[in-house]
Amino acid sequence: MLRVAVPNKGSLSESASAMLSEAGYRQRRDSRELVLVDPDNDIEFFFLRPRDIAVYVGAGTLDVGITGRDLFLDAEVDAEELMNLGFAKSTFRFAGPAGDFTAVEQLEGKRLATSYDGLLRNYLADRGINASVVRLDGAVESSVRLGVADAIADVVETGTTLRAAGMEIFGEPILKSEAILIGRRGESPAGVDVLIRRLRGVQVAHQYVMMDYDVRRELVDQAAALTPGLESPTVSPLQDSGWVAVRSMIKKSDTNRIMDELYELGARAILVSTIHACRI
Ligand SMILES: Nc1ncnc2c1ncn2[C@@H]1O[C@H](COP(=O)(O)OP(=O)(O)OP(=O)(O)O)[C@@H](O)[C@H]1O
Ligand SMILES: O=P(O)(O)OC[C@H]1O[C@H](OP(=O)(O)OP(=O)(O)O)[C@H](O)[C@@H]1O
Ligand SMILES: [Mg+2]
Repeated sequence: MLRVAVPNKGSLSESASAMLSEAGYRQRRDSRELVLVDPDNDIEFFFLRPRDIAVYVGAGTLDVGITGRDLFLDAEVDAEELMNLGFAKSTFRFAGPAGDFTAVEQLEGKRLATSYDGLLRNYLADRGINASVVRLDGAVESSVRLGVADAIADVVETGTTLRAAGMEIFGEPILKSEAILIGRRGESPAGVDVLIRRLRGVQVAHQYVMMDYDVRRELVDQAAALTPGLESPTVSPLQDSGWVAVRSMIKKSDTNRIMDELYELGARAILVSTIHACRI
Protein backbone atom coordinates (compact mmCIF):
# COMPACT_ATOMS: atom_id res chain seq x y z
CA MET A 1 0.00 0.00 0.00
CA LEU A 2 1.13 3.54 -0.75
CA ARG A 3 1.59 5.43 2.55
CA VAL A 4 0.58 9.08 2.29
CA ALA A 5 0.97 11.86 4.90
CA VAL A 6 -1.86 14.40 5.02
CA PRO A 7 -1.98 17.58 7.17
CA ASN A 8 -4.31 17.06 10.15
CA LYS A 9 -4.73 20.75 11.13
CA GLY A 10 -4.10 24.33 10.02
CA SER A 11 -4.29 26.13 6.67
CA LEU A 12 -3.39 23.07 4.57
CA SER A 13 -5.63 20.46 6.09
CA GLU A 14 -9.09 21.16 4.66
CA SER A 15 -7.95 21.81 1.07
CA ALA A 16 -5.64 18.78 1.08
CA SER A 17 -8.44 16.43 2.16
CA ALA A 18 -10.88 18.07 -0.29
CA MET A 19 -8.43 17.54 -3.16
CA LEU A 20 -7.87 13.88 -2.23
CA SER A 21 -11.65 13.28 -1.98
CA GLU A 22 -12.15 14.84 -5.39
CA ALA A 23 -9.40 12.58 -6.72
CA GLY A 24 -11.53 9.61 -5.65
CA TYR A 25 -9.84 8.66 -2.38
CA ARG A 26 -11.59 7.99 0.93
CA GLN A 27 -11.04 10.74 3.50
CA ARG A 28 -11.72 10.76 7.22
CA ARG A 29 -15.12 11.84 8.60
CA ASP A 30 -13.87 12.56 12.10
CA SER A 31 -10.94 14.95 12.61
CA ARG A 32 -9.64 12.70 15.45
CA GLU A 33 -8.94 9.77 13.09
CA LEU A 34 -5.17 9.34 12.77
CA VAL A 35 -4.97 6.69 10.04
CA LEU A 36 -7.37 5.78 7.26
CA VAL A 37 -7.04 2.82 4.92
CA ASP A 38 -8.55 3.01 1.44
CA PRO A 39 -8.36 -0.64 0.32
CA ASP A 40 -10.08 0.00 -3.03
CA ASN A 41 -7.20 2.27 -4.03
CA ASP A 42 -4.44 0.40 -2.21
CA ILE A 43 -3.49 3.49 -0.24
CA GLU A 44 -3.19 4.44 3.43
CA PHE A 45 -3.47 8.02 4.76
CA PHE A 46 -1.69 9.20 7.93
CA PHE A 47 -2.99 12.48 9.38
CA LEU A 48 -0.04 14.35 10.85
CA ARG A 49 1.03 17.86 11.86
CA PRO A 50 2.00 19.74 8.67
CA ARG A 51 5.42 20.61 10.10
CA ASP A 52 6.19 16.93 10.80
CA ILE A 53 5.24 15.56 7.38
CA ALA A 54 8.62 16.28 5.77
CA VAL A 55 10.33 14.48 8.66
CA TYR A 56 8.38 11.23 8.05
CA VAL A 57 8.92 11.33 4.28
CA GLY A 58 12.59 12.26 4.72
CA ALA A 59 13.08 9.34 7.13
CA GLY A 60 11.49 7.00 4.59
CA THR A 61 8.70 5.75 6.86
CA LEU A 62 6.03 7.31 4.63
CA ASP A 63 6.18 7.36 0.81
CA VAL A 64 4.76 10.78 -0.03
CA GLY A 65 3.13 13.68 1.79
CA ILE A 66 1.30 16.95 1.34
CA THR A 67 2.92 19.96 3.02
CA GLY A 68 3.86 23.59 2.39
CA ARG A 69 7.04 24.37 0.41
CA ASP A 70 8.13 26.66 3.28
CA LEU A 71 7.66 23.88 5.86
CA PHE A 72 9.46 21.38 3.60
CA LEU A 73 12.52 23.61 3.10
CA ASP A 74 12.55 24.55 6.78
CA ALA A 75 12.77 20.86 7.76
CA GLU A 76 15.96 20.35 5.67
CA VAL A 77 15.24 16.67 4.97
CA ASP A 78 16.33 14.42 2.13
CA ALA A 79 13.17 14.42 -0.01
CA GLU A 80 12.02 16.13 -3.20
CA GLU A 81 9.10 18.20 -4.45
CA LEU A 82 6.95 16.06 -6.81
CA MET A 83 4.22 18.54 -7.77
CA ASN A 84 2.62 21.92 -6.90
CA LEU A 85 -0.88 21.62 -5.55
CA GLY A 86 -1.97 25.23 -6.11
CA PHE A 87 -3.55 26.01 -2.73
CA ALA A 88 -2.26 27.71 0.48
CA LYS A 89 -0.32 30.19 -1.65
CA SER A 90 1.73 32.64 0.38
CA THR A 91 5.08 34.41 0.43
CA PHE A 92 7.65 34.18 3.16
CA ARG A 93 9.12 37.60 3.78
CA PHE A 94 10.77 40.10 6.05
CA ALA A 95 8.75 42.74 7.85
CA GLY A 96 9.53 45.38 10.46
CA PRO A 97 7.88 48.29 12.22
CA ALA A 98 6.64 50.81 9.60
CA GLY A 99 9.59 52.95 8.44
CA ASP A 100 12.37 51.06 10.29
CA PHE A 101 13.86 48.95 7.47
CA THR A 102 14.20 49.32 3.70
CA ALA A 103 16.80 46.64 2.84
CA VAL A 104 17.82 43.19 4.03
CA GLU A 105 21.42 44.38 4.68
CA GLN A 106 20.10 46.49 7.57
CA LEU A 107 19.37 43.26 9.45
CA GLU A 108 23.08 42.87 10.35
CA GLY A 109 23.35 42.45 14.12
CA LYS A 110 19.57 42.57 14.64
CA ARG A 111 17.17 40.09 16.31
CA LEU A 112 14.80 38.30 13.93
CA ALA A 113 11.71 36.36 15.06
CA THR A 114 10.31 33.52 12.94
CA SER A 115 8.61 30.13 13.03
CA TYR A 116 10.84 28.98 10.14
CA ASP A 117 14.31 29.20 11.66
CA GLY A 118 15.95 26.65 9.33
CA LEU A 119 14.77 28.49 6.24
CA LEU A 120 15.76 31.88 7.66
CA ARG A 121 19.23 30.80 8.85
CA ASN A 122 20.02 29.39 5.41
CA TYR A 123 18.85 32.57 3.70
CA LEU A 124 20.93 34.79 6.00
CA ALA A 125 24.01 32.54 5.68
CA ASP A 126 23.76 32.62 1.85
CA ARG A 127 23.89 36.42 2.00
CA GLY A 128 26.52 36.67 4.72
CA ILE A 129 24.20 38.49 7.13
CA ASN A 130 24.82 37.95 10.85
CA ALA A 131 21.62 38.27 12.84
CA SER A 132 20.24 36.40 15.84
CA VAL A 133 17.20 34.23 15.18
CA VAL A 134 14.42 33.96 17.76
CA ARG A 135 12.28 30.86 17.14
CA LEU A 136 8.56 31.33 17.93
CA ASP A 137 5.62 29.00 17.35
CA GLY A 138 3.20 31.57 15.88
CA ALA A 139 1.73 35.08 16.15
CA VAL A 140 5.21 36.21 15.13
CA GLU A 141 3.85 39.65 14.17
CA SER A 142 3.51 40.51 17.88
CA SER A 143 7.15 39.77 18.72
CA VAL A 144 8.56 43.22 17.86
CA ARG A 145 5.94 45.13 19.81
CA LEU A 146 6.57 42.78 22.74
CA GLY A 147 10.29 43.47 22.62
CA VAL A 148 11.87 40.08 21.75
CA ALA A 149 12.85 40.99 18.17
CA ASP A 150 13.64 43.96 15.87
CA ALA A 151 12.10 42.45 12.73
CA ILE A 152 10.39 39.24 11.62
CA ALA A 153 10.38 36.73 8.77
CA ASP A 154 6.90 35.26 8.37
CA VAL A 155 4.18 33.92 6.09
CA VAL A 156 2.26 36.72 4.32
CA GLU A 157 -0.89 36.16 2.31
CA THR A 158 -3.09 39.27 2.23
CA GLY A 159 -0.88 41.35 4.59
CA THR A 160 -3.82 41.94 6.95
CA THR A 161 -2.04 40.50 10.01
CA LEU A 162 1.07 42.62 9.35
CA ARG A 163 -0.93 45.83 8.94
CA ALA A 164 -2.84 45.14 12.15
CA ALA A 165 0.50 44.88 13.97
CA GLY A 166 1.81 48.17 12.45
CA MET A 167 4.43 46.32 10.38
CA GLU A 168 5.59 46.68 6.76
CA ILE A 169 7.29 44.24 4.42
CA PHE A 170 10.76 45.07 3.09
CA GLY A 171 13.26 43.38 0.75
CA GLU A 172 12.51 40.75 -1.87
CA PRO A 173 10.35 37.74 -0.91
CA ILE A 174 12.49 35.04 0.72
CA LEU A 175 10.29 32.33 -0.80
CA LYS A 176 7.05 31.83 -2.73
CA SER A 177 5.20 28.98 -1.08
CA GLU A 178 2.17 26.82 -1.76
CA ALA A 179 1.02 23.32 -0.90
CA ILE A 180 3.18 20.66 -2.57
CA LEU A 181 3.44 16.89 -2.78
CA ILE A 182 6.82 15.60 -1.58
CA GLY A 183 8.41 12.18 -1.96
CA ARG A 184 11.70 10.41 -1.34
CA ARG A 185 14.46 11.51 -3.69
CA GLY A 186 14.81 9.39 -6.82
CA GLU A 187 12.21 6.80 -5.72
CA SER A 188 8.83 6.11 -7.26
CA PRO A 189 6.88 3.64 -5.09
CA ALA A 190 3.99 1.75 -6.71
CA GLY A 191 0.90 3.94 -6.89
CA VAL A 192 2.63 7.34 -6.84
CA ASP A 193 2.16 7.85 -10.57
CA VAL A 194 -1.57 7.19 -10.27
CA LEU A 195 -1.85 9.57 -7.29
CA ILE A 196 -0.05 12.34 -9.22
CA ARG A 197 -2.20 11.77 -12.34
CA ARG A 198 -5.37 11.92 -10.26
CA LEU A 199 -4.28 15.13 -8.49
CA ARG A 200 -3.38 16.70 -11.88
CA GLY A 201 -6.86 15.70 -13.09
CA VAL A 202 -8.42 17.58 -10.17
CA GLN A 203 -6.32 20.68 -10.93
CA VAL A 204 -7.17 20.63 -14.63
CA ALA A 205 -10.88 20.12 -13.92
CA HIS A 206 -10.72 23.29 -11.77
CA GLN A 207 -8.67 25.35 -14.19
CA TYR A 208 -10.36 24.43 -17.49
CA VAL A 209 -13.90 24.41 -18.92
CA MET A 210 -15.33 22.73 -22.02
CA MET A 211 -16.44 25.09 -24.78
CA ASP A 212 -18.83 24.13 -27.62
CA TYR A 213 -19.86 26.35 -30.52
CA ASP A 214 -21.05 26.33 -34.13
CA VAL A 215 -19.18 28.25 -36.81
CA ARG A 216 -19.29 28.54 -40.61
CA ARG A 217 -16.97 25.98 -42.20
CA GLU A 218 -14.74 28.63 -43.87
CA LEU A 219 -14.06 30.27 -40.45
CA VAL A 220 -13.07 27.10 -38.61
CA ASP A 221 -9.31 27.69 -38.83
CA GLN A 222 -9.65 31.18 -37.39
CA ALA A 223 -11.96 29.90 -34.63
CA ALA A 224 -9.64 26.98 -33.83
CA ALA A 225 -6.78 29.44 -33.39
CA LEU A 226 -8.77 31.02 -30.55
CA THR A 227 -9.58 27.63 -28.99
CA PRO A 228 -6.59 25.36 -29.76
CA GLY A 229 -7.42 22.99 -26.87
CA LEU A 230 -4.80 20.70 -25.39
CA GLU A 231 -4.03 18.67 -28.53
CA SER A 232 -6.43 20.13 -31.11
CA PRO A 233 -10.16 20.95 -31.10
CA THR A 234 -12.78 18.36 -32.13
CA VAL A 235 -14.58 19.50 -35.30
CA SER A 236 -17.83 17.67 -36.20
CA PRO A 237 -20.13 18.07 -39.21
CA LEU A 238 -23.62 19.57 -38.82
CA GLN A 239 -26.78 18.81 -40.82
CA ASP A 240 -26.28 22.14 -42.59
CA SER A 241 -23.03 21.43 -44.49
CA GLY A 242 -22.04 25.13 -44.39
CA TRP A 243 -21.50 24.90 -40.62
CA VAL A 244 -19.43 22.77 -38.21
CA ALA A 245 -19.57 22.17 -34.44
CA VAL A 246 -16.34 22.76 -32.49
CA ARG A 247 -15.48 21.42 -29.02
CA SER A 248 -12.38 22.42 -27.09
CA MET A 249 -11.02 22.80 -23.54
CA ILE A 250 -10.11 26.37 -22.59
CA LYS A 251 -8.68 28.03 -19.47
CA LYS A 252 -11.58 29.00 -17.20
CA SER A 253 -10.09 32.47 -16.70
CA ASP A 254 -10.20 33.13 -20.50
CA THR A 255 -13.87 32.11 -20.88
CA ASN A 256 -15.50 35.50 -21.43
CA ARG A 257 -12.74 36.96 -23.62
CA ILE A 258 -12.85 33.89 -25.91
CA MET A 259 -16.67 33.91 -26.08
CA ASP A 260 -16.59 37.60 -27.14
CA GLU A 261 -13.92 36.97 -29.79
CA LEU A 262 -15.74 33.90 -31.18
CA TYR A 263 -19.01 35.81 -31.35
CA GLU A 264 -17.31 38.68 -33.22
CA LEU A 265 -15.94 36.12 -35.67
CA GLY A 266 -19.46 34.81 -36.34
CA ALA A 267 -19.59 31.73 -34.09
CA ARG A 268 -22.99 31.06 -32.52
CA ALA A 269 -24.54 28.75 -29.90
CA ILE A 270 -21.43 29.16 -27.74
CA LEU A 271 -21.84 26.95 -24.67
CA VAL A 272 -19.52 26.51 -21.72
CA SER A 273 -19.69 23.58 -19.32
CA THR A 274 -17.65 22.54 -16.30
CA ILE A 275 -15.37 19.49 -16.35
CA HIS A 276 -16.24 17.08 -13.58
CA ALA A 277 -13.08 14.96 -13.78
CA CYS A 278 -10.32 14.22 -16.28
CA ARG A 279 -7.01 12.51 -17.01
CA ILE A 280 -4.69 14.53 -19.20
N1 LIG B 1 -2.76 32.92 5.78
C1 LIG B 1 -2.23 31.96 5.04
N2 LIG B 1 -2.45 31.88 3.71
C2 LIG B 1 -1.91 30.94 2.96
N3 LIG B 1 -1.10 29.98 3.43
C3 LIG B 1 -0.84 30.00 4.74
C4 LIG B 1 -1.39 30.98 5.61
N4 LIG B 1 -0.97 30.72 6.87
C5 LIG B 1 -0.20 29.63 6.78
N5 LIG B 1 -0.12 29.19 5.51
C6 LIG B 1 0.63 28.06 5.01
O1 LIG B 1 0.24 26.94 5.78
C7 LIG B 1 1.37 26.16 6.11
C8 LIG B 1 1.52 26.15 7.60
O2 LIG B 1 0.53 25.36 8.09
P1 LIG B 1 0.42 25.14 9.65
O3 LIG B 1 -0.76 24.29 9.83
O4 LIG B 1 1.71 24.77 10.24
O5 LIG B 1 0.25 26.58 10.17
P2 LIG B 1 -1.04 27.41 10.25
O6 LIG B 1 -1.95 27.23 9.12
O7 LIG B 1 -0.51 28.74 10.50
O8 LIG B 1 -1.74 26.73 11.53
P3 LIG B 1 -1.51 27.01 13.06
O9 LIG B 1 -0.85 28.33 13.16
O10 LIG B 1 -2.89 26.98 13.58
O11 LIG B 1 -0.67 25.88 13.56
C9 LIG B 1 2.57 26.83 5.47
O12 LIG B 1 2.86 26.19 4.24
C10 LIG B 1 2.11 28.24 5.26
O13 LIG B 1 2.74 28.86 4.14
O1 LIG C 1 -1.21 37.99 5.33
P1 LIG C 1 -2.38 37.38 6.04
O2 LIG C 1 -3.54 37.16 5.11
O3 LIG C 1 -2.77 38.17 7.24
O4 LIG C 1 -1.99 35.90 6.49
C1 LIG C 1 -0.74 35.64 7.12
C2 LIG C 1 -0.91 35.14 8.52
O5 LIG C 1 -1.60 33.88 8.51
C3 LIG C 1 -0.87 32.94 9.30
O6 LIG C 1 -1.18 33.11 10.64
P2 LIG C 1 -2.12 32.15 11.51
O7 LIG C 1 -3.51 32.68 11.53
O8 LIG C 1 -1.96 30.77 11.07
O9 LIG C 1 -1.51 32.37 12.95
P3 LIG C 1 -0.04 32.05 13.47
O10 LIG C 1 0.80 33.24 13.13
O11 LIG C 1 -0.21 31.88 14.93
O12 LIG C 1 0.43 30.82 12.79
C4 LIG C 1 0.57 33.40 9.10
O13 LIG C 1 1.42 32.92 10.11
C5 LIG C 1 0.45 34.92 9.13
O14 LIG C 1 0.49 35.39 10.44
MG1 LIG D 1 -0.08 29.79 11.54
